[in-house]
Amino acid sequence: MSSQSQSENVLIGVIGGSGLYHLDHLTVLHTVNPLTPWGYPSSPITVASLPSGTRIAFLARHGIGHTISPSAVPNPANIAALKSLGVKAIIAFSAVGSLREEISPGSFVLPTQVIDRTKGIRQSSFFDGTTIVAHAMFGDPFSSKLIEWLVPRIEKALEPSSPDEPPKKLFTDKTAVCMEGPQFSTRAESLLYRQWGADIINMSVLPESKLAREAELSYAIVAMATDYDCWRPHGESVTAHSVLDVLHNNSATAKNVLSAILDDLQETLQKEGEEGAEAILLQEKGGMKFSIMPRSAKQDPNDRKKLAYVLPEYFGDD
Ligand SMILES: CSC[C@H]1O[C@H](OP(=O)(O)O)[C@H](O)[C@@H]1O
Ligand SMILES: Nc1ncnc2[nH]cnc12
Repeated sequence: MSSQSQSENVLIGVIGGSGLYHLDHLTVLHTVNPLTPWGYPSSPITVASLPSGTRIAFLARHGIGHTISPSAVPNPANIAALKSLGVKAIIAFSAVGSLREEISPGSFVLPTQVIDRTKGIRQSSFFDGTTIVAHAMFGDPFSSKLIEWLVPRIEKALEPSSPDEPPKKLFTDKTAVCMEGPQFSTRAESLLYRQWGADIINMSVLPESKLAREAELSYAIVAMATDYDCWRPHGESVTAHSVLDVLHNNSATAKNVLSAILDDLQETLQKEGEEGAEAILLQEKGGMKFSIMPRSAKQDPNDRKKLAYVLPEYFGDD
């Protein structure tokens, strides 16, 4: 089975997390719902456009009515579907708990590291259940060049538009913990994660970023701190409603951030996609070449066909 919708040729994918189910400031062109070898994505994908003509593919991670819990998100289908539209880079939004006093609710974070506390029940590789083995590099779980590129642009987008508006902070070089959920952490766990050096916590970034890496897509997560989890001695424990309250106030900021970067990102990705251009933001491209175990007669041809959907570069010529 090969990728079906490359003709969409949308370079930028945006994954919206809790509280971000639509991008209502863009013009919706149409929706697509690709059936991938890993099933359908969480929701139909909206192809939307800026006034400049820059197009993006938007996917609501938990479904448009937030009906899918983090453990049940069809991550392989989500990433495969975005790639099938031609997407090269993904900006993923996520609501996170803060494990640090200075990362106050309302702050933005671009993490560079992650600690995996999911429980092995999520499909974390496109190669799972196939006769083909691959070990993707994951020392830097998010695309470092994309993050470097995003930092000054997001900082600018967060500048207050009037003197009475409180400044919004952006934190970089932080470590996320991805837990299984759906229940929030215990106080003991929250304190332990702080001792491990973690700064923020969510339930969604893995295996999403692992699958983006296997699909050779650039991927960065824009985290929005919504609460202090439950590590503060006299603090309230987080609830889903308190998270959504903060997000309600912050989703306009997230949309402003997107509006501020999308045209520039499109132009940069377009240039890098040209023949012979240096890949900077597209640094993941070609990364699986040294990760997939050599072809053998024992590999099932059907597995190779299935993988061709997401990695036509390596499995498309059979
Ligand atoms: C609604 S509270 C917990 C929920 O929020 C985060 O979702 P997302 O990352 O998609 O914004 C977190 O990961 C949990 O899934
Ligand atoms: N405290 C928290 N723990 C896990 N996921 C979250 N998402 C938002 N806040 C969270």
